[in-house]
Amino acid sequence: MTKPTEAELLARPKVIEVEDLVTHYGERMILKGISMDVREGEIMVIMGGSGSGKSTLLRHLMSLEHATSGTMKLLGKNIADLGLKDTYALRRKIGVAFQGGALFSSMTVGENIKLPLREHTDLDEFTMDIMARMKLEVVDLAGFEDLTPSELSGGMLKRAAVARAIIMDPKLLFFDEPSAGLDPVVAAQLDELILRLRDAMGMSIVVVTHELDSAFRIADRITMLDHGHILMIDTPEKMKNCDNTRIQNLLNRRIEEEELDPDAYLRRLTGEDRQHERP
Ligand SMILES: Nc1ncnc2c1ncn2[C@@H]1O[C@H](COP(=O)(O)OP(=O)(O)OP(=O)(O)O)[C@@H](O)[C@H]1O
Repeated sequence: MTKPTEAELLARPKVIEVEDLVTHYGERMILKGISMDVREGEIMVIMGGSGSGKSTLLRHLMSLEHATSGTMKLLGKNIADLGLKDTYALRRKIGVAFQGGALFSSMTVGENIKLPLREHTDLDEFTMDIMARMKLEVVDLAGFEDLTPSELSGGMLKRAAVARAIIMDPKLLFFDEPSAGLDPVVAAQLDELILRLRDAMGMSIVVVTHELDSAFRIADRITMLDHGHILMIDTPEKMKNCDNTRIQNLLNRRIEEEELDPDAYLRRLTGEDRQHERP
């Protein structure tokens, strides 16, 4: 399956819709008025410099945190209108594959994958086993259900975590730095898997990544964050060819060199960082 054109994509319903989202950690404003959407069957990649707010935005998109202001609709539901029960019901339609994979080392791969089924369904053991095997097949780990996580390689662990994230057949899937710590070949395999989940299972997928190659391989659109603002939301091709210097710096990874932590800058101005050098 080929990537949808931009026009095709924008004709689809929105599975996530964020309007003017503002968030704080304590007094400090982190997201400064974010508006974006994710369309059905889209792979949206969130990029930006270190500390730009990518993980914070991801946690809000997963409805794990409360915003200071703004609105967010997830799968057509306005998050602010939902009670606890409806919020939990909504979260069951969401799959999450986080950085470390976070499989329990004391359980087999199969047991790990069945955990969400145990928690959220009354299915019998036999049915759960079949479902776990089906999902292991999707991630190319058929036959590995009886191994423990310590017996898997880094790439296999990530794929097992994906199997667990999709066990409930989520409509929406979130990845935080999926290829962190993987060598390029294994990272490319994981990208293939992400594309396959979208194409074969029709999932909408949101990925936070630092990896430019990966972003360009999988993204239908990229949201580029900068210091809590949205700098640009566009297709990888348009982003690559745009003449915005800041975007080009971010894409060329020059960001880390020019990035300045505001607290560190203040300490430098006041000389606080050199106080220990004084006699
Ligand atoms: N729990 C927290 N409490 C206070 N400040 C936080 C917390 N989490 C993040 N921050 C701050 O919020 C800002 C955005 O952090 P966030 O982790 O969302 O950025 P990021 O773009 O994901 O960064 P990175 O690429 O380094 O992971 C940073 O300045 C960070 O120091």
